[in-house]
Amino acid sequence: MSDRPTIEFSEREALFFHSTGRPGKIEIIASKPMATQRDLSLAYSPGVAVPVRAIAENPATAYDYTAKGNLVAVISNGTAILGLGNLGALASKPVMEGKAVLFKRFADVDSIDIEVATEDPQAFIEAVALLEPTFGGINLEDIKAPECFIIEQALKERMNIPVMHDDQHGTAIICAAGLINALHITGRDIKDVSIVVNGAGAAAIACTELIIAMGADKSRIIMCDRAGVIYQGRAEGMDQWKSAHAAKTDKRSLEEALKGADIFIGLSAAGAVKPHMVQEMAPKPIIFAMANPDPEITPPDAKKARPDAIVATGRSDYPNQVNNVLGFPFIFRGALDVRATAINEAMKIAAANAIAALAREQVPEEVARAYGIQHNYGPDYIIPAPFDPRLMEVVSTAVAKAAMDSGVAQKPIEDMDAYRQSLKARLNPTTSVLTLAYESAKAHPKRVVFAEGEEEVVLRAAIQFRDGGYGIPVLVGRQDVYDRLRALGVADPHSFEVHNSVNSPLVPRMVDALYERLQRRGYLRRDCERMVNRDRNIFGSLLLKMGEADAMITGMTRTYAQTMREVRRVIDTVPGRTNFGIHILVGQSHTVFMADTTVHERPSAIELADIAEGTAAVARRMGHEPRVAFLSYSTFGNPWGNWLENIREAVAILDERGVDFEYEGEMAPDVALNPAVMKNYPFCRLSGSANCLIMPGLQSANVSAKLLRELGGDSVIGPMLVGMEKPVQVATMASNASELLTLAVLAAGGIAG
Ligand SMILES: NC(=O)C1=CN([C@@H]2O[C@H](COP(=O)(O)OP(=O)(O)OC[C@H]3O[C@@H](n4cnc5c(N)ncnc54)[C@H](OP(=O)(O)O)[C@@H]3O)[C@@H](O)[C@H]2O)C=CC1
Ligand SMILES: CC(=O)C(=O)O
Ligand SMILES: [Mg+2]
Repeated sequence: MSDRPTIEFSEREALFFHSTGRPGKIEIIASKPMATQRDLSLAYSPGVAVPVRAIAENPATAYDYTAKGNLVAVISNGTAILGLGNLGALASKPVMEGKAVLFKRFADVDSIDIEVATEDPQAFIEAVALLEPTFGGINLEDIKAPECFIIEQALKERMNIPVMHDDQHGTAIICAAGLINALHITGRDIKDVSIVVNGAGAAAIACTELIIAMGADKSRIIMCDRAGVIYQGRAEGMDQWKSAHAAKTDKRSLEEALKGADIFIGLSAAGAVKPHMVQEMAPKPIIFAMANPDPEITPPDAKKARPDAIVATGRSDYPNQVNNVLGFPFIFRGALDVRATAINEAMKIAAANAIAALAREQVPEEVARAYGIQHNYGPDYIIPAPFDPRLMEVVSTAVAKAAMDSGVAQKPIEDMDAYRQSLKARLNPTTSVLTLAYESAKAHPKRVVFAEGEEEVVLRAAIQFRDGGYGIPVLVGRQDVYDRLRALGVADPHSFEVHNSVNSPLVPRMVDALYERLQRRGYLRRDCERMVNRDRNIFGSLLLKMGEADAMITGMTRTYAQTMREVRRVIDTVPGRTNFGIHILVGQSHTVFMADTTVHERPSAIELADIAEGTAAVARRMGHEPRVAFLSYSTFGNPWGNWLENIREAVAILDERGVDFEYEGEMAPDVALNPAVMKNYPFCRLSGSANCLIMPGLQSANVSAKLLRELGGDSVIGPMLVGMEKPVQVATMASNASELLTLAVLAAGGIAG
């Protein structure tokens, strides 16, 4: 195991991430059109009066007419923010916003953070209880013990929607799932093991109780807090919840307690465990160091002291992430979908078993690729990764079923198979492919040329690329690149690889290579020397061509066409293929690939057919079954125009080629994208609305792509260049650092190209 976590970033980057663009991590968008006076009349007064009266008459219809049924509040008072302590309600907001976006990202649950500025449990209870009409569920978060126990209990009693304190039960569920598998791998029975729990707060007490409920021997569990072992008769710093777990033992410190222990469960604070302590544990110890953001002991330290240990932490950048993120999105998804009135023990145990069972299944190809193929069930994979696309289907189904079986489901699911399918459809494959592309880049880091290394936005992307562990940026620029890196907060700028044509030893070889290519295309040797010395795109492309790097990103300082001309002097299109640009519009439930948005002004029929094939291939690589529409102002000959012949010929070429995807044309965009309009053409060969749009020419394609970008903002990826013999990506001059980073990752991860 490497000594460094796989993701590193500076404090400056973390602040930059949170402050760029719209500050924070969430925004609210309307789910209904708000374009016309009529829309407004329906959405608000007078139309809104109709659902108001309906809900007043029958409160259950609030689930039909409002967002309540898919809306969860993440509520905190900031008294136990991660393992950082009591830093107050306001300071907890980034964490709560973070949980809200995880709800959305992983389980399509809409969620909003609420920070309540009081440490008085009663005031907190009153504030939250009054919110019941708004939400379908309440996720309590980062509230310290013992107040959290009082608060959760009271709210569960008073509210008729699911209330779960995630630090208690979410954590306990994941810890239980990890433990089931760690015990299985080390051949132990839960009844026989000795366990030391460090921490006696919300998470520790809930985990201990669930482990006991699973069969652990209470007399073999020792719990510790800041004052050491919680033993029977101890007076200092006790409360009724700690007393319930006071051990009959003469051990007094964590160090003594760990001697000979089989399992360590840490839910306390960073660095609470030292290597010499785990050295004294029993053979094949199980070490769950779950304090966040920094564990009680780091995996490298734990493994160094005990190579035979199974080690887990709460972090995503080490193997075995035992973190409640694996549970809460999917638990609430299942609970909301059956309109559960509570999240009960049966639902928690069902979730733990489902997660444990999933880890034992064969890891699917894409997850395996993302994590490196060695991660099948075993000591370094006792628990699935949070982005495992199977989690929502498996855990939410188990929770929904348990809610129904235990009688808390107000709206039982009639067809479980259909429910499973609907869960799959909630996850947009593009989002997971982008995640997987990022993870895949991390698993197989590549060298990527950032050809315009003097641009701030490029340097920001390069820093993120390196710090994220996605690969090695190879910067092209002059001497002052180091100063610019330092100005951006990089402490060791010389650790970056910078190529400067003024003093690069590669220049003579580059000139030879370029001259060899261009001598019969009208260029003299001195022209080639000048190009290598002066032109970053030529220099960067030659680095790529000569195998000094695996991919290249450029396009920020020159127009797209000019950049392409420079790149093409060095890098060819794949023989027999057409190169072109794709823009990808990512919606929550629908992704559209549009091409050629950058290269061919008036593509020929063969080029159109090639572009269709290339676009379908990219769509497949991103997890979509392609349905290609050749777009036009005309639909199946109406109105007739000269340009249509090209498109019709392209369709005929695909017929001849016998391609293995659906395609059809020519048609207008509304026919391609709107199934109701498509129904007017029953002979149309597409089985559903199109997801690959092949544009008739660059005018319409480029204008549409830029319009979408301006109107759709961050939901548009691209342009992505396809069909070059080496992975080169040409960004547009308006790109920001995060767009460049995505292009770099897609190029390095083999999705683009
Ligand atoms: N991986 C995961 O999914 C999760 C991890 N956690 C982590 O667990 C930790 C506790 O969170 P939570 O239960 O919500 O917080 P609480 O405030 O409710 O409890 C904190 C507990 O930790 C104890 N503690 C603090 N420092 C030490 C120490 N050096 N040695 C022994 N005990 C110590 C406190 O002892 P005392 O009672 O004496 O004050 C207290 O019992 C945090 O680090 C948090 O990030 C929490 C939830 C989920
Ligand atoms: C993960 C989490 O909820 C915590 O550390 O508090
Ligand atoms: Mg928490």
